[in-house]
Amino acid sequence: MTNLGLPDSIRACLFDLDGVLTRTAVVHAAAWKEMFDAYLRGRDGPGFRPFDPVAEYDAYVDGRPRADGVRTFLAARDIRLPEGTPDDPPGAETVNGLGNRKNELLLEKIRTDGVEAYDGSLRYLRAVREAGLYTAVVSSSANCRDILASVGIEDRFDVRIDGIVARERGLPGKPRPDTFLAAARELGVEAGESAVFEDALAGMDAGRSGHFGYVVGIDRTGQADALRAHGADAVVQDLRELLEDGAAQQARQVRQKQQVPGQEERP
Ligand SMILES: O=P(O)(O)OC[C@H]1O[C@@H](O)[C@H](O)[C@@H](O)[C@@H]1O
Repeated sequence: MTNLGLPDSIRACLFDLDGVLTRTAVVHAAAWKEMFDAYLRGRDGPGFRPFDPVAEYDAYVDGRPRADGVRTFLAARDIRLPEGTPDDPPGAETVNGLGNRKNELLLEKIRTDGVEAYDGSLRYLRAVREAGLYTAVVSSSANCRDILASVGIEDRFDVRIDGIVARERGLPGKPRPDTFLAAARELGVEAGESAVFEDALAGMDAGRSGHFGYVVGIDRTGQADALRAHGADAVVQDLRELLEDGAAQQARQVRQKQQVPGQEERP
């Protein structure tokens, strides 16, 4: 293991954005809830079943491209809407219309509350770059570039595959592995030499089915078991923990090297 807490074979780190680098997963979840609840209330009346921002968000929306999130959640409730077109007015009863309304709400929330990056993630990113590994951001969000710019880290990635790039290239989104694989290919490394950093179950599935060298689950919401069940090799609450594990591991290796033959290494 390296001092980054990763297998020695890893040459590239592929980071998800929302919930991994920035505190924006909760903002997305809140915008989705507001939009879906307004839609369901209009459709089913005051007795409507509200969108569950934890269970339904994690299972059907988190990590997926915007339109896939709309479609997957509605399908789980046995609702089918026409696709519409990308310029449908926000709130129109189409997949695109509901997605556009959610985006309007998301941008309003971001304008009001701003965006913050996780300190531990910034430290980890710095350490990765100092160690000479490649970095990529791989996000389903079409707002990825603006969010990175708003926290001043858009230049810290060798490659960016986001919702806009994926649409331009016709890449299917998470849980399919294609966006992560495209990032690895662009960096000139094998999937097996790349580590995926994800907080969403759909992202874990992408990491597993793409056969990446290491998949780190970041548990911001108490879903460590689910992250493991979806293929995480390691689960941390903050990326700072990987630096601490890496440092401890290296100290152990140094002690082992200095050990007098025959003496036992203490745990
Ligand atoms: O609507 P956007 O900004 O293009 O983002 C798409 C998706 O991006 C993912 O990163 C988020 O986990 C989802 O909640 C979000 O819906």
